[in-house]
Amino acid sequence: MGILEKISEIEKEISRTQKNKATEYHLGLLKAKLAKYRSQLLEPSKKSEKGEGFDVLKSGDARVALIGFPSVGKSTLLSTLTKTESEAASYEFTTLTCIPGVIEYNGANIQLLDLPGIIEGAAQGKGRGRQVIAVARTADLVLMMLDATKKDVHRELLEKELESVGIRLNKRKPNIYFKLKKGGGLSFNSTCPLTKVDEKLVQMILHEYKMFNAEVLFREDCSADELIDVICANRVYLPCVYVYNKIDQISIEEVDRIAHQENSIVVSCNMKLNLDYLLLSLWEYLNLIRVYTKKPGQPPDFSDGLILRRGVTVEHVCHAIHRTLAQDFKYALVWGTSTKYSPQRVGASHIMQDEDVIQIVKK
Ligand SMILES: Nc1nc2c(ncn2[C@@H]2O[C@H](COP(=O)(O)OP(=O)(O)OP(=O)(O)O)[C@@H](O)[C@H]2O)c(=O)[nH]1
Ligand SMILES: [K+]
Ligand SMILES: [Mg+2]
Repeated sequence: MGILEKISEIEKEISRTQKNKATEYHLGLLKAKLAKYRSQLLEPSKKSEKGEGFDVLKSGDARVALIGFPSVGKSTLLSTLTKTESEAASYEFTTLTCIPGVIEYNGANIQLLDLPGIIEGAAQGKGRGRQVIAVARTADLVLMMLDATKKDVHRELLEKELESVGIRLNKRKPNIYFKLKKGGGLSFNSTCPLTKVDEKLVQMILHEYKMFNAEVLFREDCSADELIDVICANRVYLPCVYVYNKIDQISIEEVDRIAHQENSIVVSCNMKLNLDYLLLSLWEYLNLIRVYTKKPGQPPDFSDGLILRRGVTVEHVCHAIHRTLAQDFKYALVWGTSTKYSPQRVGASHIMQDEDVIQIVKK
């Protein structure tokens, strides 16, 4: 039996099995098996499957992957937001490879990747699904493009495809400490009451992965699926923004309804509607900030900001300016929203915010 058949057998069995206390272990085991086979499916096998035209070099400050059904307007968006032209047409599968473009925004270079459309079954290798998904895994943000004139189920279908290959959208990693050991069996603990798993189930799942010696600590009430995510090291957790295109074709009431959904942005690429807001949102989803440097007695250099991630400290800024600056660091003066007054004298662990100005004082 091939892996695909094994997967579909297990999926059938899961859907046949009633969910109750008596079947809990059986289901947990099936899920572990399913996750295992799916991971195997993802491992690069034959050379031809790797796909020419998909290994685009990462460049710029961040990478955004365009994921969507065929003909939702992915290439139109790329051609509109970047200097790169990607062919757009009314027929499906116009785009067959990965086409990179660069969005210049707030002084940052954001790499936008146009990709072939994906369809249901992409994860199993339909169309160029597997190559597209492999590229999505390398992105900092998934831009899931949807056709506002089509049914809502499209979003769910795509989410399921990505979910089935270990991509977790807008979710954080389950708070489970997990470490493989050389011996000693399973040491299982939790810092809170657990309602979804017990030690026996955890042990069964680990055995399915041939893991017999491990330390497992649940720091929250996680499910069997979440445990499997933690032990399968190939999971990626990515932010995702849902962009509904072609709003020129639907009623204003419908536009309003979609725009109020979580993580959703409405646009029309053809009519260039709401694209400014889309850019602003990308910047925020990517957690990018600008920091301006200033030399003593001189005005800040607003022409050439440093592009960094939210949460960076003064120490990170030093590293971004020069390799050895952090060693010579004495203190910094910061002007902006991260300080109580401006300028404020701060240490290396101070956290920077967007549009802060910094002057570094050396020893
Ligand atoms: N009405 C309307 N049509 C649009 C809009 N954006 C794109 N289209 C049309 O949608 C069709 C498909 O556009 P593409 O950019 O080729 O779509 P794609 O998602 O790249 O398609 P594939 O590469 O085949 O997956 C074209 O005929 C576009 O002109 C829009 O905002 N409104
Ligand atoms: K198309
Ligand atoms: Mg296209």
